[in-house]
Amino acid sequence: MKISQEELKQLVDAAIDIKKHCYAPYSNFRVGAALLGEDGKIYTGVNVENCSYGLTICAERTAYTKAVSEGCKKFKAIVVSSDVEDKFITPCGACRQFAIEFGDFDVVCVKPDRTMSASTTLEMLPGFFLELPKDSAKN
Ligand SMILES: O=c1ccn([C@H]2C[C@H](O)[C@@H](CO)O2)c(=O)[nH]1
Ligand SMILES: [Zn+2]
Repeated sequence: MKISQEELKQLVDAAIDIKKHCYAPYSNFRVGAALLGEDGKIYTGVNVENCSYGLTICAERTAYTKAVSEGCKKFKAIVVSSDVEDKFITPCGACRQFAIEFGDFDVVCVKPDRTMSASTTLEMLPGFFLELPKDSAKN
């Protein structure tokens, strides 16, 4: 992992804490995310469900969208927290594709007892689709 232990601890704390804001009345499945930008800021996110179920946005994509809309498009790591105790909950396919758009960075899944499983966006989506616009480096 490229981030420090102190950064990791802050991300884990933030991902767990932000679950208090989850809006998951249909699944009752709470997910929190904490994304560390290259700018040093932590962008959090929660899953936001909808009565039209397919409109639900995952915690990870909430965090990416918050970061990008606040001017940060480069990331060091994302931590994903769920309430599931007996296995690691990893990002869904949509979130993996959303993440790889912004490059290769650490993805850490954490259980309520704070045990962790570390991977990267690249490891999580081999053979990914990516067609970046030519001037993407400027964006
Ligand atoms: O990577 C994932 C996968 C699922 N969920 C949410 C969406 C939905 O609200 C709930 C059950 O799928 O979990 C996330 O937030 N992130
Ligand atoms: Zn997802």
